[in-house]
Amino acid sequence: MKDAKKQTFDAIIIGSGQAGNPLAFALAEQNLNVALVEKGKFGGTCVNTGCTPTKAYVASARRAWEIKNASDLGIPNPKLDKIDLQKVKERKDKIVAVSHNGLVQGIRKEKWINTFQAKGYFLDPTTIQAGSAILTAPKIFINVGTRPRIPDGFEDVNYLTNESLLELEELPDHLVIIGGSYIGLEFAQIFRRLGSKVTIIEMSDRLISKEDPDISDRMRKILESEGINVLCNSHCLEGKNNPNGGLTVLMNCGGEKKQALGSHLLLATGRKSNIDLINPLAAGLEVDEKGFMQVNDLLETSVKGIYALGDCNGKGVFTHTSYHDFEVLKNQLFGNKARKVSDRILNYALYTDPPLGRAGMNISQAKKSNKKILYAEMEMSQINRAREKDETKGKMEVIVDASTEQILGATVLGIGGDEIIGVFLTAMYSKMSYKTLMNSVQTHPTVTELIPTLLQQVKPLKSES
Ligand SMILES: Cc1cc2nc3c(=O)[nH]c(=O)nc-3n(C[C@H](O)[C@H](O)[C@H](O)COP(=O)(O)OP(=O)(O)OC[C@H]3O[C@@H](n4cnc5c(N)ncnc54)[C@H](O)[C@@H]3O)c2cc1C
Ligand SMILES: NC(=O)c1ccc[n+]([C@@H]2O[C@H](COP(=O)([O-])OP(=O)(O)OC[C@H]3O[C@@H](n4cnc5c(N)ncnc54)[C@H](O)[C@@H]3O)[C@@H](O)[C@H]2O)c1
Repeated sequence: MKDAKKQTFDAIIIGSGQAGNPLAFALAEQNLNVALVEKGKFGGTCVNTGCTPTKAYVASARRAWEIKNASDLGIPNPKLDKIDLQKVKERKDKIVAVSHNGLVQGIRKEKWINTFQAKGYFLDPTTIQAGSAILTAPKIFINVGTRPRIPDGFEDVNYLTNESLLELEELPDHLVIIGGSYIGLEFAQIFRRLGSKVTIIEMSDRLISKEDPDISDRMRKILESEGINVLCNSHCLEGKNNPNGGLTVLMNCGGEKKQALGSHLLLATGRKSNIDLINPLAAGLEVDEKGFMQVNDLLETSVKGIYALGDCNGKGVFTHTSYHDFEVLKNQLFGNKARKVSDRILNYALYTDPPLGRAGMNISQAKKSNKKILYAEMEMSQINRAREKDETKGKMEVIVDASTEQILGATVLGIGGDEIIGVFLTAMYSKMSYKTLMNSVQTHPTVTELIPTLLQQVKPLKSES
């Protein structure tokens, strides 16, 4: 490439993800000339193929479920026609378009942001090739995210990922999902509620194996109660396209060879970092053994002037963690430099119905810690508001440090769990004594009003020997 094409900027951002976009605007606000390089759709995974479209589908699936189960609340069942996935998709596409188009318009209006629709990769520590353009800047920010991980043995099968599944216009007759974790479970319940037969295949001995075993068991029962077929201890080895349509998945189930048949196959087998796409070696960047960019608490890579934000740095796997990376960096670049990645407390929700809200430690982690732990749990079936809504599955639990009286973790698997977890999270961020929350008066009738009662019941938790 000739040097004549080299364009100089104050900063280059590779990837229009959940950190890269707000960072582009923050840099532009300082009158810094920014190159924003995106190979796919502006807005990244969350907006186009992740949080936004899946939560739109969760809402449609929930509405179908409410109609089907209306008689439980004394309402005669209205007729529910076979669901037209095309209509559900159209609604989802409109919601995604609002966010995507809003972002694109915002970027277009900003004179300091220059977009390059191309794959960006390093030529050297200050130079990026983006299509035919060569860009150079003293500061480069990497926000390239992740992509679906395709296990060996499935490369030549007609598989779906989170991206292609969201483009289907007809409901699968039988959706087989490999991977019983966050992506797998959300899609399993969505498609079951919309009318597909669904089978989840998971190689661990339980679903969502990062959670406590009790939460995994409860989640399995919730999904099975809706007619989802769950196979654990089943390592999927290979897939085959069937000559007459559909697919066969070959599994090793504890030494025994088994197979599962389906009309469609979703691979929800984890995510792979996109760092390999940016030619990190040309910049001398250090990548860890899983392919994630190594950064310190301030998001600096091993090369001065190059930073990595969001999922690709291996420090977070959520939209809110990616956005927090942006906030840390903004504070480091233009603020009082007080913020760092390790400030954040782990929190997330799994948007099954009922949802799972999580903050901080779970019981397994608390048992392994050297802390003196207080613990309490409460069944959702004991909570009036849950009974009134006839949605009593799940439980609430809290973990407290007996010495500092601070809340170390909480789990709310149950109605409203994705929102209620925020009460615990706020208490954790404010480092308040759990007794302050215990003595608070919450609104009746809510699930939240039982948090003080839950906290009154904390008792010492026996740690594992
Ligand atoms: C199905 C699904 C559901 C999810 N649901 C939730 C949820 O409910 N809540 C939640 O918090 N998180 C959820 N997530 C995770 C969330 O989407 C990500 O954590 C979030 O998008 C943060 O990603 P990011 O900022 O690191 O980059 P991303 O949003 O992944 O964006 C990275 C961008 O970089 C671009 N890119 C990659 N390589 C290059 C290159 N070489 N050159 C130019 N551009 C490049 C990509 O095209 C992409 O647009 C979900 C994920 C999936 C897959
Ligand atoms: N609500 C949310 O916040 C949300 C929702 C969806 C996804 N996400 C994000 O996306 C990320 C990826 O989610 P995910 O569920 O794809 O990945 P994951 O890594 O959490 O789970 C992948 C699962 O697939 C299983 N698996 C892998 N290979 C297998 C095989 N050959 N046979 C059988 N099972 C196999 C693994 O045991 C594991 O349980 C999450 O870490 C999360 O951050 C978040």
